[in-house]
Amino acid sequence: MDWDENTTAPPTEGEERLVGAGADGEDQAVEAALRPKDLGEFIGQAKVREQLDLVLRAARARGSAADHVLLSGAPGLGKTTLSMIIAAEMDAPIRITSGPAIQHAGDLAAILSSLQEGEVLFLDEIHRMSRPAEEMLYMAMEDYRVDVIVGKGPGATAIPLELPAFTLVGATTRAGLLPPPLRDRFGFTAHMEYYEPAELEAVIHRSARLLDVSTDAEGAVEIAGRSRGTPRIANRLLRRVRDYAQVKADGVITREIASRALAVYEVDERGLDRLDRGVLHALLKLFGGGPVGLSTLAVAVGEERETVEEVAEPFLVREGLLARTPRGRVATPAAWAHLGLVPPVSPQQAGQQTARHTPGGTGQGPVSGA
Ligand SMILES: Nc1ncnc2c1ncn2[C@@H]1O[C@H](COP(=O)(O)OP(=O)(O)OP(=O)(O)O)[C@@H](O)[C@H]1O
Repeated sequence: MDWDENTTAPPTEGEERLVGAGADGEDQAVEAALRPKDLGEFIGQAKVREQLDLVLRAARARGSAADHVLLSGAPGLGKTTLSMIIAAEMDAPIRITSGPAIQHAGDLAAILSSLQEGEVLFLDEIHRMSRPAEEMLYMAMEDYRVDVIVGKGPGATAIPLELPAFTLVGATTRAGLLPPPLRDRFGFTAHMEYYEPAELEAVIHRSARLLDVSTDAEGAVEIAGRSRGTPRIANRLLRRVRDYAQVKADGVITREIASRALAVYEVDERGLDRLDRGVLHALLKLFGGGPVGLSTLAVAVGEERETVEEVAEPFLVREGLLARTPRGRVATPAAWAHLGLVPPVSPQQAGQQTARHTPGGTGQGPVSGA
């Protein structure tokens, strides 16, 4: 694809990224329509589906609320969707909140005490809940009971409050940050993996059907390959390619249309965007592939250190294009190949080559004139 690294500035920190895994405003509006409604419709994550199916069937057979479920994994992989499916499969209502919204134990007590019997409480970003709320949750999860503290100081009293049996579905992108006592109170823990290309193709075909968009098999392959293993990104790219197909072609998404559309949006064939490529380009062209310190790299790209570290690097590392080493950031051979550049010859390699090609040299290669 056409790409002018020298004239294209990487996006600024606050700019929305087409390949960002978090939900933007438009995503939130359409995601509800695209969410699978039951486990049968949920694509991929075969092990998680199989295990969850057993947990839910058993709970239904016992006529009790399902065990608490912890879902961990990167943004956009379907944690919210699964929590809604759990509620639907249990034929129970669902309440949705998030860790940052619960700053005081009282906030949590208010939510818990208003739950109905069997209700699913979805707590997104559970690792960001305040400590007092977290401690209240321990007893609520185990005994369906909380102690509400009334008053302050020596006169404070704990009033026990019985709760209805409920199912907590906690979601986190950072399972390692959860304190063990909280983690241990979940009866079922599932880690969501990035999706395989074939699974993303299935997501794209399903979403295309729901959005009434025509896409052929190759068109879906092309979008899936650029979706960074994430259904949310696949759905977003699909919508942008649909726009292009409607405006510039006959509305049908083919490989050619998808590839041209995503070139316009500067998402390359591996799913890298301008920011990712800006980082790689600086690392290769300015620092010979590294090692280079993060701060120096960030200055070269014209970005904040955090943007490079938290926004661009995780995907580059995952793709095997960049390595974090104690001496700094280093490009891998795949990075050179991806940008179509040739790695410089190291002094050591140069020495070996000279030795190989010098008459009488000690190298193993052919000696000229021999
Ligand atoms: N397995 C799947 N099959 C089909 N579509 C999916 C699947 N997983 C996710 N999606 C789609 O991707 C979108 C994002 O999913 P969801 O909101 O559940 O992700 P999430 O993991 O909760 O993200 P976040 O961590 O940002 O809250 C949804 O619109 C949903 O339609």
